[in-house]
Amino acid sequence: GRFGIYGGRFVSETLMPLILSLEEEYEKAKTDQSFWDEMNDLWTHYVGRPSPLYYAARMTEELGGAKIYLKRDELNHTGAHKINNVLGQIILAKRMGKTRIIAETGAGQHGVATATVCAKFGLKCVVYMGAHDVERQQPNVFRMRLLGAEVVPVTSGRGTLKDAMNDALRDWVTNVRDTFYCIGTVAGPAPYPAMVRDFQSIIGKEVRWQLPEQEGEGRLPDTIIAAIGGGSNAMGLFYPFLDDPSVKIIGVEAGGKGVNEKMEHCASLTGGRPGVLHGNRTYLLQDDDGQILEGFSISAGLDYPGIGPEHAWLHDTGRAEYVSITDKEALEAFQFSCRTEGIIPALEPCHALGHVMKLAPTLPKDHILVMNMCGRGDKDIFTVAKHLGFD
Ligand SMILES: CC/C=C(/N=C/c1c(COP(=O)(O)O)cnc(C)c1O)C(=O)O
Repeated sequence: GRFGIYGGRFVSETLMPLILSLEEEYEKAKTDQSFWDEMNDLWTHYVGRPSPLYYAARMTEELGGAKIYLKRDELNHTGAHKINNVLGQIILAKRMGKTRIIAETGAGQHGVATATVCAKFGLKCVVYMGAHDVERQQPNVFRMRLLGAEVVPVTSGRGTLKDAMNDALRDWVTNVRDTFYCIGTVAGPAPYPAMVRDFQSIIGKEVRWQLPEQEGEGRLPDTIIAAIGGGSNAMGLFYPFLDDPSVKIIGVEAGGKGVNEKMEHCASLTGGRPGVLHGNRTYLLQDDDGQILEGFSISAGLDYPGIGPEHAWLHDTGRAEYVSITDKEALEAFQFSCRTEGIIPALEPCHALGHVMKLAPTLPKDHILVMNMCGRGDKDIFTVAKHLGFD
């Protein structure tokens, strides 16, 4: 469960037996064909996989450089990539005899995915969500409640994802017997970062066979790019390509109001340094005394002052490049996607698109760039309308 010095399992003693039994259950499932048969059946018939790999001709034309492909995980059931991971964790939870599922959520997509799968399997669902995020992702709060989940607003800190994860962990420590904590990103104590990455890798695995169908036998992407909150949609796209050196890998963090000493951003790699939070060692936004900072982003799903430990390792080893895009650039990308391709994107992938808009024009026309369109924008239309003065 280590990625260089990153990762690990920094949890209280009360959680260790549960964590060890989860690790045992996951190790067994990894080589259990019936587990993957069930996953593939649900990914196909419930989620609607494979998600399309779509050639964005008008984006490509307008930017005048690289060929842009969008991996359409926003077309999954519930509207984002989150359900890829939730299915795997809840099948494990059932195998462990757990009847109560808890989750943290920021954008509400992970919360909706968890509530959805709990409804499908008839499990109790409790979702912790920062009060600020309850406000800015209202459509998802309604969806969670309609799906039968209890949504617990969290008022500590700035009322965002970090605070929600704190309270989910507290609940878990209190209810280890009957409760499974479904973590929504590649963070947390081992084995979560590797397990979530493995479930999300369906994204990159599909791209490996979908691109040659459209670009010729054996064709690999030249660049792959994804937005990063904790980093799960990015690891899902990146992981199957880590051993292809010709594939350039770029992760895009939330630049908020700008990456500077005011720390009004969530670019943990660019503006942070190694520390321990939520059970793992990784890059974190922290002050000189090691106090974790609140961070800032227009996007609830990227509004997290940490990052998955595998990204910290890919950053230090240089296998992946990490950049950031500001709120303002993300809003411009939002409008660009609507106008050129008729796709209303979630504010999270808008950060990846913001960087595509800078990078594509500098690349030759035969350079193939694949970007994770990891979520749809229905949850964000009120935020964007306000910023554009529509309301
Ligand atoms: C687990 C907390 C993160 C959430 N969402 C994060 C998110 C992200 C960032 O999460 P990662 O893929 O894990 O970096 C990207 N795209 C969409 C559409 C998202 O909703 C959530 O609660 O829905």
